[in-house]
Amino acid sequence: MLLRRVYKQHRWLASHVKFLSTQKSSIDIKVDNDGIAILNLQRPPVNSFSMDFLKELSKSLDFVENNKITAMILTSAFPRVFSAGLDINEVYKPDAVRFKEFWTTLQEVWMKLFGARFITAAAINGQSPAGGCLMAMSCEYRVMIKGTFTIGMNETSLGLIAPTWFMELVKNTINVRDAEYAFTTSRMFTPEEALKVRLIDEIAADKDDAIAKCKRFIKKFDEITPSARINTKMKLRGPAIKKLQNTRQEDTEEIYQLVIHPDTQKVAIFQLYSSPVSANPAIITGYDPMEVCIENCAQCKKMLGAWFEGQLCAESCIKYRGKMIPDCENYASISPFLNKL
Ligand SMILES: CC/C=C\C/C=C\C/C=C\CC/C=C/CC(=O)SCCNC(=O)CCNC(=O)[C@H](O)C(C)(C)COP(=O)(O)OP(=O)(O)OC[C@H]1O[C@@H](n2cnc3c(N)ncnc32)[C@H](O)[C@@H]1OP(=O)(O)O
Repeated sequence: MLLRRVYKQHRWLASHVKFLSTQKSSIDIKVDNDGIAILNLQRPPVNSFSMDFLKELSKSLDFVENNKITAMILTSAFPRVFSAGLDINEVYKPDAVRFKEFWTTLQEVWMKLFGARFITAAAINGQSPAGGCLMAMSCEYRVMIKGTFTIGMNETSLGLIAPTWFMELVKNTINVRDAEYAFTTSRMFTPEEALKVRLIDEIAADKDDAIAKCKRFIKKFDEITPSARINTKMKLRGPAIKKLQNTRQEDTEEIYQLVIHPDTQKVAIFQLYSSPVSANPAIITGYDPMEVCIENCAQCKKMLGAWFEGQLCAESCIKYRGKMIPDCENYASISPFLNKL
């Protein structure tokens, strides 16, 4: 066996991992008997990337790297969502300084994951739009579980243009025609469709099967000289990382300008209270009353929390085109959306 596993370190790792998981972490790390780290993403409700979550992901990747763990599998602790991508709260009415720090953190995490010296695989056990898709695509191998889940790049439906480095990654994974079609139309792929265009490598019956299939991929490297594997990966992936390193500021400025555009902001507030992957972005037509209506729904949700059905409220704004604007202090206007009376 050419690949040196890290059995000796397991006792220490086990105690260290236990320590990490007592910190109310959003990522649970377990190192199995084969020396493979399983990173279970568990940030409720949908593993969306907030600044803190990205920083935690960054630390988790450092943990894997620094402990010379040979391979890592990314998966979700939730039964229906792998990751919903960027946290819409980071995108809605962003503070310029914070947003730029957020995006810089995202770039760093991407470079760390994409350029990891250890083997990376994703067991995609649920919905995986936009940033969720990028995270999976940055791994070396992807197994998605069958079901009604989709994966894809829905950025244009949000008024966003995916960063160049993400486009390059997709273009280098599936063919250019499929990439162009998928990006421009915000196409979401079922597992079968994703397999057909090679967005994913395998389909699994369930999460355990997905992890087992990822492990089977990782096992292949038992027969490969570690330094040959690592250097080959670095030669293939290095240029894309270098390219981003040289253009980080422009990339950040470009995405910030896109995010603060009024059209993107309208979609962002709608996103907070609906299920956008299945929504038709064409209904977000930009009428001011509807925008005010949805913003009020957002405010009531913030004030009333679990008592208030934010999604129902936003849907009703869309249905009635903003003709019945809720006022959080007017009981009659919000009673249809109160659920614990
Ligand atoms: C490799 C690098 C490492 C990391 C990279 C990370 C990111 C890279 C990113 C970026 C580069 C490319 C740019 C990407 C742009 C984006 O990612 S924008 C975000 C796009 N995301 C979406 O469009 C998904 C939106 N969500 C959904 O479609 C559905 O919620 C989902 C299918 C995920 C789940 O559906 P369902 O199970 O029915 O749940 P709900 O819709 O009811 O949602 C449950 C609660 O979760 C809240 N929520 C959903 N998505 C987000 C989100 N993105 N941010 C914050 N919160 C979200 C939703 O509001 C519900 O909350 P509530 O219960 O009502 O309080």
